[in-house]
Amino acid sequence: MSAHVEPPSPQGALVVIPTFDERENLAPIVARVRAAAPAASVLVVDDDSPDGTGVLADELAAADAAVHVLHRTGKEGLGAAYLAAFDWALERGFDPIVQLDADGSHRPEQLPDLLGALELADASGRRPDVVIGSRWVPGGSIVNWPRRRVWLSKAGSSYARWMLGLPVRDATAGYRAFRADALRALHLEDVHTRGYGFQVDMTWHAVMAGLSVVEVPITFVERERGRSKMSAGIVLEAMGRVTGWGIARRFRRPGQAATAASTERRRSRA
Ligand SMILES: Nc1nc2c(ncn2[C@@H]2O[C@H](COP(=O)(O)OP(=O)(O)O[C@H]3O[C@H](CO)[C@@H](O)[C@H](O)[C@@H]3O)[C@@H](O)[C@H]2O)c(=O)[nH]1
Repeated sequence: MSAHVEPPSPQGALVVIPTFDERENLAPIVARVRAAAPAASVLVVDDDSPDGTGVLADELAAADAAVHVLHRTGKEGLGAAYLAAFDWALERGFDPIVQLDADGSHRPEQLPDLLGALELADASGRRPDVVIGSRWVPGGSIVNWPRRRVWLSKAGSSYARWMLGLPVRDATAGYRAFRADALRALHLEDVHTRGYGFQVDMTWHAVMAGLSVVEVPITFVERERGRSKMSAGIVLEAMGRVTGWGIARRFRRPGQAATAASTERRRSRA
C-alpha cells in the first residue's frame, strides 16, 4: 500500500529566474521582483555560471528568506533549468509559478498584470491556467530589441501558430505565470526541448492538455548588461521540433493524438 504523502502546505507565488552569467543583473532584478510582488518568493536557477552568479545568488538568499537558489552542475539549457525549477516548486507547494528573465527584459513591475490575469474569470466563470506576457498583442511592445531579433520572434511565433494551430500570438515569450495544477496537467515529462523552443513546447503541451491560455500585453526591454545566450543551435532545435509536431499533427487521425501522447509518455518513462 503506497504511503500517504501529505500535500505540501501552500507557499504562495514563486518567481523563477534562470541564470547563466547574469552577475551584473541579478541583484537589481531580485530587488525589483521583491518590490513588485512582496508576497512572492524567488527561485534563482543557476547553471554553474562562470561569472559567479551562483555565489551572488547564495549571498542574496542568505540576506532574504524569500530568495532561494537551485544550483545546477552545468549549462544544460533554459528549458532544462525551468523544468528543474518547476519540479522544485511543485514539491514545495508554490502556486502560481512565474517565469522571468534575469536581464531585465521582463519588467517585474508587470508581475501584478500577469498574476492578476490568472484571477480574471471568463464569461463561463473559468479562470486562466496559463498567462503569457505577450509582445505581439494590442498594447504589447518592445524597446531597443535588434531588428533581427524582432523578426526572429515574430517569424518563430507565426510559424508555430501555423504549424500547430496555436491560439497564441507570442508562443516564444518567456514571461509567463502558471497555476500549479496547470503544470501538473500538461505532463512536464513530455516536454523535452532544452533551448528557447521550450517556450513553444510548453505552449503546445498546454493547448494539447486543454488548458486555458491567455495573453496580456507586456513591454519587452532589451537587456543593458551582459549578452543574450540565443544561438543558431537553439533556433534549429526549435524549428525542428515545431516542424515535427506540425507534420505529426497533420497526419494523425482524429482521436489518435491522445493515444500518441500517452505512448510518448510511456516511452519517456521507460
Ligand atoms: N539556468 C540557465 N539559464 C539560462 C540559460 N540560457 C539562458 N538562460 C537565462 O535565461 C534568460 C534569458 O536568456 P537570454 O539569452 O537573455 O534570452 P533572450 O535572447 O533575451 O531571449 C528571450 O526572448 C526569447 C524569445 O522571445 C525567449 O524565448 C527567451 O526565453 C528569452 O525570454 C536569462 O536570465 C539567461 O541568463 C541556461 O542554459 N541555463
